[in-house]
Amino acid sequence: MPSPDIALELTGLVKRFGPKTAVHDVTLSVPAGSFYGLVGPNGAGKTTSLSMAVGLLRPDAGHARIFGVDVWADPVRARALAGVLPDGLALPERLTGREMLVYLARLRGLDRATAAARAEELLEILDLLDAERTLVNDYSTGMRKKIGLATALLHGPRLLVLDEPFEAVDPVSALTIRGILRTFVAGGGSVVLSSHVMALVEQLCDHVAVIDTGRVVAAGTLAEVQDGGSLENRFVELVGAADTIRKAPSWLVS
Ligand SMILES: Nc1ncnc2c1ncn2[C@@H]1O[C@H](COP(=O)(O)OP(=O)(O)OP(=O)(O)O)[C@@H](O)[C@H]1O
Repeated sequence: MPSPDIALELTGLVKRFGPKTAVHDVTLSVPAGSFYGLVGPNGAGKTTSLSMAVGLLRPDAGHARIFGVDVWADPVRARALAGVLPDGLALPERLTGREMLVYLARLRGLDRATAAARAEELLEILDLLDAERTLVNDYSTGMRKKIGLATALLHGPRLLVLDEPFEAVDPVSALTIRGILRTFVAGGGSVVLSSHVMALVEQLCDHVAVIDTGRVVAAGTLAEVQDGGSLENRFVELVGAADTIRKAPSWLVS
């Protein structure tokens, strides 16, 4: 049943890779209109959870719903509601950025003129016009991230699910992307993003979930999760990592 209040609802998600359980039981509710940060140590299960959330990876158990639409029962309708920047995005490599955007926009049902106009606008905003003749195959890591974000925005989704959108992006482009995401949320959109940069999450997000070893160990408003401290300190406490912060090797210091 469509649910206007919850943009993304994950219930009891489980994913196993052979003998390893990467995601044990992820349950999360992202209110519509929120800017939701997902944080966790390397290998905690963020990418696996987000991939299941948007229909890129089939869960072994549990459900994912986007505005109440079951991602696995009704994938076409669910995907139309969401724009996704997955980790390690596979892109059509032999096209230029513009060709790729127009092609994907047409696949999503936009007419030729709208597809061309949106491609132009996104390339301009994300500072990719200089690379007009560059094939996506020859893009830098940061440029791939930006064109990936452009593909997520193209069809004007209600929810953006972004796996580390700021990774490898230069500072000016990062400011632009922050502006785009803030405007999107101010206009009623919802964002879920993963990041390792606590300061960025504190600056942008109004809700946070901390994932550790495939489980949600804290979730709520930013203030609730911070619990009077900084997100970084709470993170270290929550994932029990204080003892594992290492010193530099002695041979490095002469
Ligand atoms: N296709 C796969 N096959 C086997 N194991 C996998 C696969 N994908 C992920 N894993 C394992 O699942 C666990 C969770 O990985 P995941 O990529 O979801 O973590 P993450 O929280 O996104 O990490 P990071 O912050 O380093 O990107 C890890 O132990 C990883 O090795």
